[in-house]
Amino acid sequence: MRKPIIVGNWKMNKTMKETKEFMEAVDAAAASENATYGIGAPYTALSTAVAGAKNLIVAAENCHFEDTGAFTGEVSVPMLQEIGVTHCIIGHSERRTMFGDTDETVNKKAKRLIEAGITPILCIGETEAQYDAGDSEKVIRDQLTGSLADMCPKCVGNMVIAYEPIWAIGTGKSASVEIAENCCRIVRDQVRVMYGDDAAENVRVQYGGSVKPNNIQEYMAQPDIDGALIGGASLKADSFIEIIEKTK
Ligand SMILES: O=C(CO)COP(=O)(O)O
Repeated sequence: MRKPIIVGNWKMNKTMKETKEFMEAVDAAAASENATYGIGAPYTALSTAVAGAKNLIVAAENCHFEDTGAFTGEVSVPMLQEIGVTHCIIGHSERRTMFGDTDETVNKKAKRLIEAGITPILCIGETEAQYDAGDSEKVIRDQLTGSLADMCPKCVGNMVIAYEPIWAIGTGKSASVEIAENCCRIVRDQVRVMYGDDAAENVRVQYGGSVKPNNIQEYMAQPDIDGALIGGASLKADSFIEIIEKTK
């Protein structure tokens, strides 16, 4: 049985002060045997988030795959390990489109994180043009083929994969439950094709894109959706608490 995992992705939001306030308001509500709740925070807020998290898990939003070196502005996996984060979002579409992340670099990041015992939350998803052209399935399978190349089946089974159609991110235009379920099922099937039944049954697949308190339950009721990656609705304590209470 896969344990659901619901994670807020704060993106470039929240100072340390705001992070402390959020943790004080939300962490107690996240105590649950049945599901895992967490937040992805900017690098500067991670220590504060970890300090305030008794129940929430804390994710970084990116990492570099090299441990040290001349990579101005980057943060390595050992640096994240030292802070105590347990998860790290990689390959978010905003990083792929604005900061040059590719399936190849995302694959290197995933491998380095797993080696360090940090769970990758790998994001994939098609653009609106690809969706309109009927290419969603091909894009999903191709991104996974590259991003999950040459890994061990057990490692992939322990990962989280977030299917986030780009046309649904921050638009308020969430994917229908049918589309979200179908694409998350394709994600699981591609894991099966690449790494077999155990990996496919264990990997947790999230849907992301305009998830809100009023639609979270219908997504979570789908057999292949094991969680959500939530942007806007994770920023306010009361809306994130509402999401937690509706999925406990
Ligand atoms: O990008 C997202 C999560 O990673 C989704 O963002 P929204 O929930 O704001 O659409």
